[in-house]
Amino acid sequence: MLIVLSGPSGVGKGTVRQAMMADSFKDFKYSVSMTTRTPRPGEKDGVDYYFRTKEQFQQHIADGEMLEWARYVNNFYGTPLGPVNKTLDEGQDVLLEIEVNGAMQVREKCPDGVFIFLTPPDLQELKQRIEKRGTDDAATILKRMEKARNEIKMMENYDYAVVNDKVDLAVKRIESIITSEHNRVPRVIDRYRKMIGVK
Ligand SMILES: Nc1ncnc2c1ncn2[C@@H]1O[C@H](COP(=O)(O)OP(=O)(O)OP(=O)(O)O)[C@@H](O)[C@H]1O
Ligand SMILES: Nc1nc2c(ncn2[C@@H]2O[C@H](COP(=O)(O)O)[C@@H](O)[C@H]2O)c(=O)[nH]1
Repeated sequence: MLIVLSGPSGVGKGTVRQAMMADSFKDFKYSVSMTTRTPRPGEKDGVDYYFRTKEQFQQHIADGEMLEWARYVNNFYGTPLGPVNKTLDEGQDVLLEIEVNGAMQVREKCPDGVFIFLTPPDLQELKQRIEKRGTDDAATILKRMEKARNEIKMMENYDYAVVNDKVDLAVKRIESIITSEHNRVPRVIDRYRKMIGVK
């Protein structure tokens, strides 16, 4: 199953994803994105992102190697296609943590995906989270907040909205969505068709 987790910068997507993967959803494969932004202290190439130059990124687009890509606050971000296809072919769930324009490209290409929008309790809390993270200067924080307003408008294009008030509660909400999605009839019926010999 392809799961797309979006939501404004600083809402806590990475924090919630890491908590999910440390807990009951260990079998997820997290799709490592590619970006042209500068690594933050502690970020590692190939783990947090594939850090590439703008020229390299554009070459990957030209070579058809990206599932989706978008510009976000003066940088490019995108999902390499190969690892996503490989994980899905191996029958494993894959989780994409991406902004809304990229998510809408994935929706076009993979309508069977599960699209979850993580929301902040309110915009003031969102700003405080970005400030507290300490990774962005004042001008970038303003740009990210402006983006956040537009992103929240796009929530209606998602299947589920989950509030990240408390990390453990957000994790439980997402886990229950994923469990239900795994049990949707179109996802399980094939196994039974084979069992009873019906095509
Ligand atoms: N439920 C929460 N309550 C309080 N603080 C939180 C919560 N969830 C995350 N945070 C904090 O908010 C900050 C932003 O979280 P995080 O980096 O996970 O956001 P993000 O959505 O992945 O951001 P980006 O899209 O910019 O990468 C971090 O300092 C994190 O510790
Ligand atoms: N469309 C995509 N958006 C992505 C991808 N990877 C991350 N992101 C989003 O970009 C912003 C900024 O990220 P940051 O690490 O600089 O804070 C945030 O909303 C991320 O979710 C991607 O592959 N495609």
